[in-house]
Amino acid sequence: MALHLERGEVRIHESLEELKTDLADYIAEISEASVKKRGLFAIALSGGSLISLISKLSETPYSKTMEWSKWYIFWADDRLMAKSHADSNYRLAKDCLLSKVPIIPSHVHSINDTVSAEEAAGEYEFLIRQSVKNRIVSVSETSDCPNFDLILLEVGVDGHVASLFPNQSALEEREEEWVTFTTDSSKKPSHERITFTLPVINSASNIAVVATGDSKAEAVHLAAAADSTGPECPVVPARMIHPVKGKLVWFLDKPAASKLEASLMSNSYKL
Ligand SMILES: O=C(O)[C@H](O)[C@@H](O)[C@H](O)[C@H](O)COP(=O)(O)O
Repeated sequence: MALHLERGEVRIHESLEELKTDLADYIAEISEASVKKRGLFAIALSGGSLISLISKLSETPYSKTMEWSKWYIFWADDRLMAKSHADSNYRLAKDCLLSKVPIIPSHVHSINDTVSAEEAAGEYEFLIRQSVKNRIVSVSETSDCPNFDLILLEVGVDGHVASLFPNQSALEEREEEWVTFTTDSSKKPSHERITFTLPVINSASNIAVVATGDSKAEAVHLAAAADSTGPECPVVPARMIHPVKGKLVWFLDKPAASKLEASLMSNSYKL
């Protein structure tokens, strides 16, 4: 089921398998359109179960039809840990996708995990600035922010996206700050992390926000319910995803959408 709402589109899937296929088709479409428009495709990944949800891309038909040599990979967030560590978002993406398709190694832009979180964020921001200069990443039409072709996010149980956690100062970064860091993430195991800021995420041409499983139902509800604002309500970073000019699509399975579905019909949600 797909619903077109004020802030984007919500796709509710009957099964994980259906969601995975729809997500892979969506990524393939955006990749094709970006390559057609500007000769390449700049995508930012994040971590968690999102990566297993996009692993279909390493299977046929996608593995054969995608223009992998035109892909440039970035991370919307990563944990400051060795790339060989099982909890590294880079490692996860490498194992599930990047090592299985013919992506050009020099197109894979991971973070420096050998310095402090603050330094890693500064270096990654510099790398993104260079990529904008070299036109690997476009520039937003409305600000100086990078305009990624696609940013993939998954909602955490507390409503975080990328490594933007509730009640952290990283949520307040303005347009001139592109990459920031946290040394106190509320997701366990707690790791130092670097993350794109909201202005960068919201400047993307396309943003996909994924949530699966009933543990995410409350976060999805808080991100979307029209009445979940005001001093009593928890601040949910996922609610702050508002593309300036781009398109937002939510990919949910039925359990994640369980608190949403009935009310969406009655227009009491504004995504
Ligand atoms: O590094 C990370 O942890 C992620 O980038 C993070 O934003 C993740 O995508 C969500 O927390 C959902 O992850 P789960 O699927 O593990 O809940």
